[in-house]
Amino acid sequence: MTRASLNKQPHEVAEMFDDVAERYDLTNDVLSLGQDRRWRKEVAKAVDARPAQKVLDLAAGTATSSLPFARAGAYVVPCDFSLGMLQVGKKKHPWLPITAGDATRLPFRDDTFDAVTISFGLRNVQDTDAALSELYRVTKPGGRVVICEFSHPTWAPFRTVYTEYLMRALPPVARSVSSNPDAYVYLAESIRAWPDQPALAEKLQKAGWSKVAWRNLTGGVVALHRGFKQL
Ligand SMILES: C[S@@+](CC[C@H](N)C(=O)[O-])C[C@H]1O[C@@H](n2cnc3c(N)ncnc32)[C@H](O)[C@@H]1O
Repeated sequence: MTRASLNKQPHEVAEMFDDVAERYDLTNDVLSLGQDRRWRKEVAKAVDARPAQKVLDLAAGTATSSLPFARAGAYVVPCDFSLGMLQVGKKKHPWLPITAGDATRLPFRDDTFDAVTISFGLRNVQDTDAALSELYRVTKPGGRVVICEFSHPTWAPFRTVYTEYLMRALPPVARSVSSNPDAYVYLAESIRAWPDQPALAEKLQKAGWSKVAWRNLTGGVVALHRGFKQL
């Protein structure tokens, strides 16, 4: 069983997701205590996909994160580099144009999408800045980005309880539901090491995004960052 380390070697990350693919959606529901469904609704609202708009859902995994955009009538392209995750996605949602691709070298032309989004994916990409620049490149002028990622709770007492949950409670729970429990040790470690809300906003600005802002969900367990590509 593969477990990525914090240097996020792409082949290790892809293999780790291949290993968890079959039970990925179930494990998510259990470990997030059902919160993931609420977070996805908030992402859908933030992206605000309209009929016939082109939306890129990067690091889409099993394409669960792509469904709200398809339901809104948009043409959504789920893209990921774990073939295991994509195969599960294709079995579940055969009508979606599931695409293999690496976030740091996207297989799309410049200025293609009205909106680009990535849920719980950016933290796993080895070169965050390259992924943010690629997302920018493939977005149409005037288009938008929404990033949904684990972040850092803002209220110190809650942050302490949450960190305890991540480091102590989550791995044993993962052992009972996941096909690769070690992957969830990586999950906890990578969340702890991830930039906080202002630091990620700064990265977005450096990649060219304007009007960057964020909103915390569940007290900052998750943050939604958004930005625009200037006309
Ligand atoms: C936690 S899953 C998120 C899946 C989905 N977006 C969701 O919300 O359920 C993270 C995904 O990021 C993908 N990923 C990580 N690094 C990537 C990269 N460089 N290029 C494309 N996908 C990547 C993994 O393969 C994995 O499927």
